[in-house]
Amino acid sequence: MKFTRVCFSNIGKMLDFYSQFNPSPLSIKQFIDFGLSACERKSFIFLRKELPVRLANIMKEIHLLPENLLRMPSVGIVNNMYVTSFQEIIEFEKVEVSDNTLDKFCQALVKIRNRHTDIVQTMAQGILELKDSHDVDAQTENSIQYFLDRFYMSRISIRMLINQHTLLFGGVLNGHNRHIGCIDPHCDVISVVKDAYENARFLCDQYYMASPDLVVKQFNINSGIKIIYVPSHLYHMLFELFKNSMRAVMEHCGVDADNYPPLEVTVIQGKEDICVKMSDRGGGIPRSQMDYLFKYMYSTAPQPSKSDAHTVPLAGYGYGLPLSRLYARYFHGDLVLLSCEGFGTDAVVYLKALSNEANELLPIFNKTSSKFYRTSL
Ligand SMILES: O=C(O)CCCOc1c(F)cc(-c2c(C(=O)NCc3ccc(C(=O)O)cc3)noc2-c2cc(Cl)c(O)cc2O)cc1F
Repeated sequence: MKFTRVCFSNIGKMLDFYSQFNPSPLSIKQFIDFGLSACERKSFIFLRKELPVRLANIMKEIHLLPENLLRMPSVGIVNNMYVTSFQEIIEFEKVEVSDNTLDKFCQALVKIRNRHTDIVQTMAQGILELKDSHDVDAQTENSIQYFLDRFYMSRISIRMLINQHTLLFGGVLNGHNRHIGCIDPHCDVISVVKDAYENARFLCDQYYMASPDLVVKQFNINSGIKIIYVPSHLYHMLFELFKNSMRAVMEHCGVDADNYPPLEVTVIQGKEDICVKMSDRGGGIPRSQMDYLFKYMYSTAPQPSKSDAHTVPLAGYGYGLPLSRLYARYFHGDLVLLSCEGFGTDAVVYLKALSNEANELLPIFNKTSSKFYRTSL
């Protein structure tokens, strides 16, 4: 038992040490510039400090969560995963840089990424365990909402750093030779829109035996609107929004309607922003219900079991929209909904047009964030 105590107090000291540093946000331009020069040693030197800093910052917040939530089995599993991953990374803190070290580091990153694959579901399970065992008052719900936005944003940022390093140096081909890691320097926005639409339409056809058409328009530029961005992030947001719009239109118009009002997507090239506006005639949702769409507590539905996944394919774990907004905000964009009850809903994804302005938005553990938990306990 003595060994465990010593080991635990050592982790506590290391957490205190690394959490005193603020995470260092990188811009898409910095990711690209670094990726073009592609020096594995420099990346290793940066990540063996930055990853523990980002892990420690969010782990300190996990420990500030309401006791009731912290005690939930699934939250304990999440915390242990972070402790294990933190320990594995700080092993590289002082090792001398050799080819062998670099290989071992890449392997460690892949192991950590795999360990954390299902964290969103595991955390959602923890929320369900809390809802099933305790009454959750408004203050606790607020601190959970605040925490999960920061926790999932932190996770997006850590996976971005790991993916860039393993794709650039891990010997794994990313399947797109012109991409820099997971970033496409010439991401064609309308191609991603059409990709997301076709895949959402496939699910819609499966369940409703029909689906609304798509009308795409673009403004302010005749050639294709391009952005330096992470296509998988843009796809994730658009796929979610298409699923929601299709569900609203099919439910509003009824499955036996002759035809369905098409979804209209407008892509606009601005000086500062690139906007993707998705408009549907799905009957809209009352203002009073809008906030619930982004609430983790209200959208934590029991996970669709694999067997009946084909029954309600457009419904996910309920986290689709809050997570999509985090992806938009991650590089200083946003995702905004404007619904008119009785008519339909517009969803706008704002993206930074300039890569040097597309900076990571990272949660920072400090007195302000800690105070939030204490006052809202
Ligand atoms: O992750 C998941 O499982 C998907 C979780 C999400 O599931 C939803 C979903 F796809 C679509 C809607 C919905 C409705 C609706 O449903 N209107 C009918 C009603 C009328 C009254 C009231 C009320 O009075 O409470 C509620 C709904 N109207 O517009 C939207 C709508 C919502 C979003 Cl985010 C969007 O991007 C596009 C849309 O057209 C609501 C969802 F919630």
